[in-house]
Amino acid sequence: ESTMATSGKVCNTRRMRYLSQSEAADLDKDLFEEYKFSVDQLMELAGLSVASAVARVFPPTTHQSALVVCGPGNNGGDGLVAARHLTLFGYNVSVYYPKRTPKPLYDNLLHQCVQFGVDVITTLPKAPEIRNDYNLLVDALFGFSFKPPVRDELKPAMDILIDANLPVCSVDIPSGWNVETGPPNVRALKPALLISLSAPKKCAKPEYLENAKHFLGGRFLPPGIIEKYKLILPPYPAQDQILQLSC
Ligand SMILES: NC(=O)C1=CN([C@@H]2O[C@H](COP(=O)(O)OP(=O)(O)OC[C@H]3O[C@@H](n4cnc5c(N)ncnc54)[C@H](O)[C@@H]3O)[C@@H](O)[C@H]2O)[C@H](O)CC1
Ligand SMILES: [K+]
Repeated sequence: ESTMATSGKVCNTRRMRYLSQSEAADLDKDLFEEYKFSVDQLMELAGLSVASAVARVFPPTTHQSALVVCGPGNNGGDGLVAARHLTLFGYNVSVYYPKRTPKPLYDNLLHQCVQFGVDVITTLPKAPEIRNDYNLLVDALFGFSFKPPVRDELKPAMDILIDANLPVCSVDIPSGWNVETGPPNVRALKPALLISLSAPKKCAKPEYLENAKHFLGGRFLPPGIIEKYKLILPPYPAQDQILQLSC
């Protein structure tokens, strides 16, 4: 149970409800089907909140160069959006996006990254040398649709997040973790920061996060969804896109 202060306010996460994997998928489906949001709309807000939390915890003055590791689904799309916003916040940004989903949404996000000066890399540096090139990693590999184990084609991306010995900022789910039961017993990624999107999933309980900072982002839930899923979320401060849940 954690109680902490942010912007002079105390946020108590004791009563917070954590979603199961199927609830997270149902909630997502409702946003698109019942509420008529487009993926682009929500992804933009999700990615902006990711970049905001990264900059709050690891500002570009101390962590100039960021590598965003993007997976094939919407979690990877959030990463592509975050990469673009990170350039606007003053970072040098690279993206590693090994398995590209051929859809206009992702093509356009990647195109925008390039236009904003993001370096799209196709070969990963080795684990020891990666620390010469980057100060932090953004983990946008897998989100709430991940089913273990990691398939071979994405193992190098998973491995670098674990082996780099750089602070890792995980988008929605720490990649490789079970969405409900948390870190695997062996070779678990240990994020420095987790940004839960819209509502935290069960793997984001304080008992699994150890010393990671935990933020909530994706400030777009309609009241009907909060009611339907019986969400108990602390209020966002003022106009902020992010809310710190624990230190
Ligand atoms: N409701 C919200 O708050 C929103 C969240 N967003 C983000 O969307 C992801 C969930 O996206 P989805 O496309 O459903 O799935 P993932 O990105 O988690 O991954 C699917 C992708 O990964 C492949 N995959 C699954 N398991 C494995 C494995 N073991 N090995 C290799 N590859 C695997 C699968 O084949 C797919 O290609 C959520 O977490 C948020 O980050 C939206 O952006 C906005 C609304
Ligand atoms: K992730």
